Amino acid sequence: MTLLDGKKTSEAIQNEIAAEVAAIKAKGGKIPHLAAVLVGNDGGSVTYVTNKVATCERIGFGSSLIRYEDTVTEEELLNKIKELNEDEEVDGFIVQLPLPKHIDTEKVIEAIDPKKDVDGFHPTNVGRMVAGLPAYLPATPAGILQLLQRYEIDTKGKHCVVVGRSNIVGTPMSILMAKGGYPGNATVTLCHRNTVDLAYHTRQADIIIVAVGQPGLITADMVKEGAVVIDVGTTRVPDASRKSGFRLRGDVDFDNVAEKCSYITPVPGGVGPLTIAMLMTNTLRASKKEVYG
Ligand SMILES: NC(=O)C1=CN([C@@H]2O[C@H](COP(=O)(O)OP(=O)(O)OC[C@H]3O[C@@H](n4cnc5c(N)ncnc54)[C@H](OP(=O)(O)O)[C@@H]3O)[C@@H](O)[C@H]2O)C=CC1
Ligand SMILES: Nc1nc(=O)c2c([nH]1)NC[C@@H]1CN(c3ccc(C(=O)N[C@@H](CCC(=O)O)C(=O)O)cc3)C=[N+]21
Repeated sequence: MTLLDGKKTSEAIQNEIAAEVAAIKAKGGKIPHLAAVLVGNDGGSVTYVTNKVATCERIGFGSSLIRYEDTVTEEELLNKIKELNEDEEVDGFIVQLPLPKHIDTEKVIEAIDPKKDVDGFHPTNVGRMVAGLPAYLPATPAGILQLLQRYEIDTKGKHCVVVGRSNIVGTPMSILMAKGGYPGNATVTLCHRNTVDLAYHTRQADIIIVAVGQPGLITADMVKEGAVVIDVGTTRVPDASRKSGFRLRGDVDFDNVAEKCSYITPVPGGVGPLTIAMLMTNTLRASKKEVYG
């Protein structure tokens, strides 16, 4: 079994970007700038956004963090988005999800200028991705493609079972794996809550990608010998032995599944760091106007 080291792969990508930023700086060009909007104080969201901003600093990007209490109105948020759309200093921005219930998430996403939508969540970017046009790819699926590519994992003709169909991970992942080219050209099955006999499907899989948020959902008996297992799940579970009071758990019963498979991502240190790296890649592409000219 080979561990897919997300931390190392993410660092390699960040180093490549940092070198490009240094070259841009040397030529007196504009430094890429990412803005992040964070609503509320949820521990996970705060950690992820803080990681994103810290990564910007490390690789030489400009960054700004805009924080709101979870009592912020939809109108205030939409006004901020309009401002960020028009701010020439900002190349790309994200609105961290989930948002409080009184805010219409779809409306917020649609308010983002697709040119600055470095999360790749706007319907314009989703549509362009599906159509095979240049687009910002959502960071988590794009990061998984990077992992497969950098570890030279064969995907052509393989059966890929994606578990979970969210707009930000499962659905785009299934589309990208079914596309032509590499990594891609897989035969894809997309499973969700209504799937009858999940284990039947996962047992047929050469590649399993799980994004559900249920610790330990995928057990060893559900995995074929030699399969590639990608675990997107990051759930905080209570752990009194840690200073933080919790630890992160994936959707895969790691210890038992690891013995059976050919490749596996750990949690933490697997897909998560790649998500950050690909957000930086998208921001660099935005500053170079690669997608929309
Ligand atoms: N590492 C990273 O970079 C990232 C990690 N995550 C993590 O990934 C996990 C999933 O998040 P996200 O993609 O936003 O998904 P959501 O929480 O939005 O949705 C979960 C999906 O899982 C499906 N599901 C729930 N229970 C089952 C089950 N028993 N069997 C099969 N399918 C099931 C749901 O089906 P249905 O549609 O039928 O309700 C839904 O499609 C979370 O732990 C999240 O923290 C998310 C994004 C990035
Ligand atoms: N607009 C928006 N864009 C997102 O990309 C987005 C989002 N909203 N909402 C929530 C999910 C989740 N997500 C993660 C990012 C990094 C890690 C990550 O770096 N994880 C580390 C551990 C971090 C820790 O210590 O908690 C790891 O797995 O090694 C995890 C999860 C992005 N998401």
